[in-house]
Amino acid sequence: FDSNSINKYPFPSEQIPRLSVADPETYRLIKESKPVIITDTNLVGSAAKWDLNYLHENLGKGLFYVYTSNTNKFKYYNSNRAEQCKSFVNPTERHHVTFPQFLQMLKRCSCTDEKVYLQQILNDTVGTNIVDDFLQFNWDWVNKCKAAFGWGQLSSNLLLIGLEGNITPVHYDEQENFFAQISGYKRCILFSPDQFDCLYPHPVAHPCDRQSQVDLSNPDYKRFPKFRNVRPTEAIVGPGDVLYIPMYWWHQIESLLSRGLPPVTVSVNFWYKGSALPDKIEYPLTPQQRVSVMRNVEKMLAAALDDPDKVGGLLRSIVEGRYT
Ligand SMILES: CC[C@@H](CC(=O)C(=O)O)C(=O)O
Ligand SMILES: [Zn+2]
Repeated sequence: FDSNSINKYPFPSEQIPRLSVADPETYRLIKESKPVIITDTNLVGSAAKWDLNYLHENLGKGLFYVYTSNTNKFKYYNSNRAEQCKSFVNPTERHHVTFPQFLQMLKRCSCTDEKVYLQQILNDTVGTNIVDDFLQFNWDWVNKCKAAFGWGQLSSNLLLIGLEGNITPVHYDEQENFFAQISGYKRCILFSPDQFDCLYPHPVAHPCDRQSQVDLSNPDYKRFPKFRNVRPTEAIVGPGDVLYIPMYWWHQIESLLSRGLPPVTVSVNFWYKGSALPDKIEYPLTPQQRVSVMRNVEKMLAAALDDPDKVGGLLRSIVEGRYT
């Protein structure tokens, strides 16, 4: 990848450890819900051949969700909520197209400023060769991890094919994630769940729930003063690397320029439901549990007031002059 293309941000960062699948330290970190890049897993080795030609030949006739953006940012939003929220402006457009249509959209990017990002859950519409490749993922290893860490079921594998330069802005997910890089390079900037106060997520009822309001490339320090205190940890993942993104950990993913032809990156993630709540809650709560409590309070108040816009006012009445 072209190291000159790496965006400069106003904060220092640590490096995410890069350890072998054979190193016991790898599993100590996962057990502690800490990010780690795991090498030599061969988790998606059978997908190393997933270039655009092979995918065109074998992905089948199904439809794929492809997002287009006038910038290089692809901020996720819940499309159902977006429809109900009149004031909300979609940051990207979602299209449901065949793979050949996606390839056409990709070609058009070279002569427009538009960027595209295919983000599709692998499903049973794919061709038999893709099914074979999928079955040859290293399920033995990943299932052993699932069992060892008490994770819930695999909820989905998201296929990601994006243009070099695309950015998925900082957000968190409520699932454990083994993020497998197939081709191209991605810079992954992670922030621990205890940095919630620095990252100012949208309200839970907002279409961009779980997404930070802070634009890393242009932070508004007046609205988000605590952003100055962020302390990310980051790494660049390349073909064959697997990054463990623990549940509730914030992450921004940037596809780096590597002058690949065509200039795309390919990844597949493995989203797992989190482990069951412990029988006995230990105190103090973990940062993840604190985020979960805050989410539940926002949801409960939005329902109790029958209007998400009234939640802030009620919380201020509770806190101001009393819990300060
Ligand atoms: C969803 C897109 C993102 C990955 C990610 O956020 C995740 O796997 O949770 C990326 O690779 O651009
Ligand atoms: Zn994510």
